[in-house]
Amino acid sequence: MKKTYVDDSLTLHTDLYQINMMKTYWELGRDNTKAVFECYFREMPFKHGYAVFAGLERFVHYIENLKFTENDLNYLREVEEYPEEFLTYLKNFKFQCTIRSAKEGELVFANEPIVQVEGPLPQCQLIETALLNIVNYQTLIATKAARIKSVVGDEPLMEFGTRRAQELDAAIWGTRAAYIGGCDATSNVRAGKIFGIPTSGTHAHSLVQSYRNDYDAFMAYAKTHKNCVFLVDTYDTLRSGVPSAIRVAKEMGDQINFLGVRIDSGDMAYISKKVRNQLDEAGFTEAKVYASNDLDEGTILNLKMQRAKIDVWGVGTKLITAFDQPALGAVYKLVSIENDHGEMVDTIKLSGNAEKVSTPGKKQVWRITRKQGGKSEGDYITLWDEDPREEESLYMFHPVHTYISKMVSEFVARPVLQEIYQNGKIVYDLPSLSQIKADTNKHLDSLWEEYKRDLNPQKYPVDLSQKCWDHKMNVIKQVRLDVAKMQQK
Ligand SMILES: Nc1ncnc2c1ncn2[C@@H]1O[C@H](COP(=O)(O)OP(=O)(O)OP(=O)(O)O)[C@@H](O)[C@H]1O
Ligand SMILES: O=P(O)(O)OC[C@H]1O[C@H](OP(=O)(O)OP(=O)(O)O)[C@H](O)[C@@H]1O
Ligand SMILES: O=C(O)c1cccnc1
Repeated sequence: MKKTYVDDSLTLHTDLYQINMMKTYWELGRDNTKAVFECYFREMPFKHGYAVFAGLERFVHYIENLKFTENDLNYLREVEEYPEEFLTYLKNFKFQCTIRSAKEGELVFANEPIVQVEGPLPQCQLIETALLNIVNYQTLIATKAARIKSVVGDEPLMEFGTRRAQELDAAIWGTRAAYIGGCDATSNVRAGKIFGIPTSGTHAHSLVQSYRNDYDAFMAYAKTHKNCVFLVDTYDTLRSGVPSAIRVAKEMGDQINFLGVRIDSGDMAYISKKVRNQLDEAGFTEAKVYASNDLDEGTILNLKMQRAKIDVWGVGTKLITAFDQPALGAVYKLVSIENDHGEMVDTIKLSGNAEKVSTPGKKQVWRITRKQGGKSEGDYITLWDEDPREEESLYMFHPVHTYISKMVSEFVARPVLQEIYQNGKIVYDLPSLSQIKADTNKHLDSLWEEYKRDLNPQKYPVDLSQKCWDHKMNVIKQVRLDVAKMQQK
């Protein structure tokens, strides 16, 4: 067993190979070589039509605290056995990169840069692991929440997942991401405390079990709380649970706000209809039926089809763990590097699969919407020095199947990547969470319904500008020539 050290920084929350590469670059005099990396994912999560970007706030916290502490250095010296000169270099580490990113709540799509890091090569490399760790998870959960919310509609959606999440950090940041993506409230009190997310909750089966009958448990709760939602399925929902809830509500009268009952098992379509009837017949027409039990967008849609009488949805496990797709798969690729003459040279990763060939060069993503109506036309990726706002009309074509094309005029082009850090200094005011949530909704309004449906949505266009496409083809040609030359040697 190795010696252990105090966990006082996130700087070593990186893969060992990043530090090994840093050492190579430092030792061979490339510590100031300029590089540009871009982060993107290749396929839409859950086959959804859009993804909701989240993770920037935590990434900013990480960058703000990025330095090698004495404990970090001691560990690297004593356990990983790095030489003293390299440790001195790390000790003097000062973050200098420029970071551009989509804002949280922005809609993002496959194969477009969502974060771009430009700066000294070893620094870009160090932060890759944490960046991907944060963005992969939070964007996935925000998207899953958006997917569930798209089925739930205007009814309240409560996030109940903390107990089933992959540990504490996933619960807390997952809750925040779920709120950005579409949840209206959370059961996690700490998330309420630190993020200001509205909290909401009922009670557990254990309360009923501890009193050993529904009536006594509900009465006890009612005597100690103004707002009451009773969990009615511990013993027998229709024969005991709901009748006891009604009895307590009648006996307590104005002393409580009888908000409703929660069901958590059984055939929820059938039971919810019976529960609704019982509540209505007792005169509690305003009381709501809450439902939980392994719900997700599929079961919710199905319950709605069955005309289940459910007003409030509680979703835990399947949301917070992104049950049906546990990874977004975002990657971080080098797109440009400074050569020995101080010029930037764009780089590419080739693949037999045309969709997987990376796009070289530092880029911007432009969200193209119609001037009239504000609806989206697609995303248009340009090389950094292009500005589509100067164009009268845009020729937009599919980057692989180029015959699929359209001319767009009367458009607005909005840059998706925003400057967050400039040469290591933050230049961005983190927006409030309510602002981020409002942004998500605003962005969703600009997306055509065809991209928003849950099942088999239309593929949102993510196109390359002609210049960007030509450049990619030239780089591919050049790489092939270089490989051929190497073979002749
Ligand atoms: N009418 C319905 N149509 C489709 N799915 C439903 C319906 N009612 C419930 N479900 C879903 O079916 C699954 C049933 O889960 P499960 O087999 O655990 O049954 P249960 O009644 O909850 O049993 P338990 O009492 O052990 O919790 C849940 O995911 C639930 O959301
Ligand atoms: O089903 P999920 O979507 O994951 O939602 C969270 C679940 O957590 C609770 O169950 P649990 O059995 O943990 O506690 P309980 O005894 O209060 O029901 C709650 O009753 C939900 O069923
Ligand atoms: O408040 C609830 O009803 C709740 C909270 C966490 C998990 N399941 C349910």
